[in-house]
Amino acid sequence: MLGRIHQSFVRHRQVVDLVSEQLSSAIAESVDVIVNAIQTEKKIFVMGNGGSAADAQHFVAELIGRFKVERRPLPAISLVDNIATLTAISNDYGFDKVFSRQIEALARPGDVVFGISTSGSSENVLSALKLASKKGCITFGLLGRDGGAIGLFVDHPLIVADDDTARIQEAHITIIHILCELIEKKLYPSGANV
Ligand SMILES: O=C(CO)[C@@H](O)[C@H](O)[C@H](O)[C@H](O)COP(=O)(O)O
Ligand SMILES: [Zn+2]
Repeated sequence: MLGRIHQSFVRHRQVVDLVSEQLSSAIAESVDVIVNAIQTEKKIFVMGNGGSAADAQHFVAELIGRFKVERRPLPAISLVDNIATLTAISNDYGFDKVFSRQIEALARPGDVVFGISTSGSSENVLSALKLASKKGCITFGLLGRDGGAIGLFVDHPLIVADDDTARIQEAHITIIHILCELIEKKLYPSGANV
């Protein structure tokens, strides 16, 4: 049992180290794109399934609430929250449309649309990103494994190149926190720390 616990921590560190080596420049570039969108009055939409739905909520909570700096709320929308909307779309149009129909209703050109998927192949995330792109949005994929179909499609793929879903998710939340910290710092360089 202790060996297994130790092994999980070792693997966690390996994956986080890999992300730090492989994705730091892409994360920095992502911050610039997201900050530019916010400065030009655009919105950030976030979606994912299961643990990644929780990550989407977490990301949006940091942006609308605050991360480390006292500042105005930032314009982010989670597409995983409204249970009436989620069940109505899934029941009437199919689960594959659960995010794309919300994108159809809400997204505008220049908005940022973030899909989170450890496999990179969740159909509902992929089809929403495809529609977002068609509508002139900027698309991001926070992904795992080889990035899957979503990795091939999005403008900005952030791929945690590991095969273990749990370890990928742990890296994803680390990336989300780094993005939040840097977005805040860039928008509010002299903001009051809390
Ligand atoms: O949190 C976990 C596993 O750690 C699960 O809930 C997991 O997120 C679900 O199986 C998702 O449906 C997986 O979707 P995806 O990451 O491949 O897009
Ligand atoms: Zn999980």
